[in-house]
Amino acid sequence: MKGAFAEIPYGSGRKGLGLCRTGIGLSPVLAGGALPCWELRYFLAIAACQLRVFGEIPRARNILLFIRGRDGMRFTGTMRVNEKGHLEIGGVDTVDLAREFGTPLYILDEEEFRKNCREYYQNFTQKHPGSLAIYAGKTLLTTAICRLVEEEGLGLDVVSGGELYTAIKADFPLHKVYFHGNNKSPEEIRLGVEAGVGRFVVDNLYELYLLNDIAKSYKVRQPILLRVSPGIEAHTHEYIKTGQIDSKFGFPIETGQAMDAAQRALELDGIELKGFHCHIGSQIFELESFAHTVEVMTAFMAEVFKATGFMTEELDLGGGLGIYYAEGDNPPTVAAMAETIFTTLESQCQKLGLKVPKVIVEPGRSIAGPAGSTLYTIGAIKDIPGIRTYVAVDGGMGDNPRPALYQAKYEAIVANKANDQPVKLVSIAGKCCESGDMLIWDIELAEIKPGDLLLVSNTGAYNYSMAMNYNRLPRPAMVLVGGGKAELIVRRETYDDLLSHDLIPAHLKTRKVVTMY
Ligand SMILES: Cc1ncc(COP(=O)(O)O)c(C=O)c1O
Ligand SMILES: N[C@@H](CCCC[NH3+])C(=O)O
Repeated sequence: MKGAFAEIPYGSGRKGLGLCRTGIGLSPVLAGGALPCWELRYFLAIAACQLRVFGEIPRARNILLFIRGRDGMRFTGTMRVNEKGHLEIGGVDTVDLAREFGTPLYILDEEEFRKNCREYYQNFTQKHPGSLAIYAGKTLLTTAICRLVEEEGLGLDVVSGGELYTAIKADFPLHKVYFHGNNKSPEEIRLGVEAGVGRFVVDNLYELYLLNDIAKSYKVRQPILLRVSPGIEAHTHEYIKTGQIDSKFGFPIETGQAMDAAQRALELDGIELKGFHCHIGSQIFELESFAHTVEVMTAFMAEVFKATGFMTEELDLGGGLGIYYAEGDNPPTVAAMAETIFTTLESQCQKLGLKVPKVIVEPGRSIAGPAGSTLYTIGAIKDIPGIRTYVAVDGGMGDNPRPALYQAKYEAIVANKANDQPVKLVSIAGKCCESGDMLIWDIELAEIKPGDLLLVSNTGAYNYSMAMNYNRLPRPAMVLVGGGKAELIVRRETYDDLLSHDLIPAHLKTRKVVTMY
């Protein structure tokens, strides 16, 4: 063994301090949980630093993780542990769910989803009549979800013909649909105009003129918002920022292109300019980002008024409120977000001599995220001594590409042993042929064996909607749970579904004998 310290034996179950095998330095053998006394934390931090110097990175990492401690998975929504020690969601035992519907399985907690919709309805529409929360369908959309959103009084933000078609098929009130997208095709625009969507959110000049022509051909005047990019750098992952100037979305304010677009829009007779839209990014925790956005947007609205006499009727501020995924995430409430937005808006409008516009927000993650979880069956467990224990599940990046795309963090629990203490530090691997297919690095779990069930929490947002068939893995089913009942809202894909789009050209239909040369 190189270096000064032995590895900390996770899961040994022993507490206290012991001598390491090299005899150089002390090897603490506390198992699980945060360390209680600061002296020991300090001692271990120094140990970790020394190991880094000696190049023993995995061991240093283990020590640092150990100092920080883990407290298992934070429960969301209706999760609870039943008398059998199984995790229950919506009053349904997850072990029964696995038996009946198989795994991997997306589970949607109806009560939590509705509660999150209601937070927005109450803090926006009810408190500030005229304002509207529209659920961002890109987060998680199915026909059943359209029904929930409609029943809770929200509108819908769609971003493609496919999402719009889902809303049409679910009989969603189309005047409450906002049609987004930075490259809508002529067919998509026609579908939207024919359906009578409430608003088009126009992203660029090509779309502006195309929409104008199409609307005129239908003899309608299509209400629109113009998407502008306010030049705000949200503090979030690079790939989910959208409000900065160098962005594929919207007309930048700073370059004068947003003003130019507004002037052009006001001259066209196939469209009716109602106001402006912006969205600075997703998984945002700082309320100041929303306040700053309102300041930038109202300043722009005042400039537009000065230049054209157009008084903005509607201001759409996009979505973006973050959620808890793992330790360290500390999202503000919807009420605090609304308070920040309206206080800033009212004072800015007063200062700038503007009429207070109707506010629209487009929450996605903060509604669907905490309402969803994914249930897997544990298969292979591979222990690489002194390095890492890989626990493989029957899904992975195919059903949840977020860790691979954004280094997203998740928490998990052994669902059939939900009362058992975490004793072992492991990493959760998916089953795709891809080294980056890791769902969770370094998590403490209860003692596990193949066949146990692992539930990953907070997977409601951007999991099912971003799922794929890489390695020809069928996508999972989704069940809606509540009141002790589980109902299928997306059926599991079959192997035949995977083949359903394959075609064999005529010249390959008759099998030829392969000659070996
Ligand atoms: C235009 C727009 N609106 C709304 C959303 C939903 O954002 P979130 O899921 O962070 O609430 C997004 C996604 O980032 C978006 O791009
Ligand atoms: N897909 C991203 C969010 C981007 C949303 C669209 N602008 C995520 O999973 O975090």
